[in-house]
Amino acid sequence: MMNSSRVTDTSAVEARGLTVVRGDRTVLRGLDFTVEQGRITGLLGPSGCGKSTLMRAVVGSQAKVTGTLHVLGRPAGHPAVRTRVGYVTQAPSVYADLTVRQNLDYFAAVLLPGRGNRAAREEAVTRAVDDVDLASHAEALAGNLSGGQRSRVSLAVALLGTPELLVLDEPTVGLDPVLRRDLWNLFHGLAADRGTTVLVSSHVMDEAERCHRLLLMREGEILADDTPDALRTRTGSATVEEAFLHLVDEAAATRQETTR
Ligand SMILES: Nc1ncnc2c1ncn2[C@@H]1O[C@H](COP(=O)(O)OP(=O)(O)OP(=O)(O)O)[C@@H](O)[C@H]1O
Repeated sequence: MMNSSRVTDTSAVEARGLTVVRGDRTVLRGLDFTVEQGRITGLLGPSGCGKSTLMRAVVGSQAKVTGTLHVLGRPAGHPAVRTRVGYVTQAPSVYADLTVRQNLDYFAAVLLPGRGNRAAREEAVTRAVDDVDLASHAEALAGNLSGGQRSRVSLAVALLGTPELLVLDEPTVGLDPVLRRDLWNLFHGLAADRGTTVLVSSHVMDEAERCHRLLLMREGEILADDTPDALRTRTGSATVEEAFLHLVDEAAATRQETTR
């Protein structure tokens, strides 16, 4: 059951004792964390540690969620926040038989229906296409695009409503280094220019260095909630990857102590 608790002004997401059960497994175990507004928070951890589950809980599409989870000041999934949150899953959700622009026109019509919104729709579509750098492919069929281009169309769909919180599940998987850099520049631009909060998952540790803050996860638990700098300093590590491994070892040692 969701309960209410104090929500700080600077947090876009606030979780206390967040627990999620999927099937007969407890996938997230009593997580406490915050995601600061207007910053890029990286959710990092190995495959299967629960990143997608956490994101699904944040956007309100996950069942069997207990504890406290506030998003933009309301319980996760509340109707009043749905249009303020953009979510891009790992599988690009675009229509293969429509062009890039037709895909965006369609979703814009859902978000901004009616004749009166025609100009706003056109503006939103043009801005979203430019944001993801697909203007030169706007008239191409989505089915004929590369995997990386299709995921950028999905991202453009999420940007249509100028979300305050953008939740991105491994958006850079399979992208070449140039596109990865361009996407990270876009995330930083969104945070700096529009004040967008970005919660982005990855299992590639070098992407951690590009985030303002990090949530390091392992086996359904948060190992650390800090800045990359603070993590490196605290663990005496040269990289976030090294810091992560240090924290994994530390957690294992603590577990051994307590079971002794
Ligand atoms: N429908 C389900 N029923 C039961 N368990 C599930 C279900 N979906 C996922 N899980 C389990 O929940 C755990 C967390 O999965 P999740 O997809 O959140 O991890 P992840 O960190 O996002 O992984 P990846 O990086 O590979 O996408 C995994 O152990 C997975 O097997």
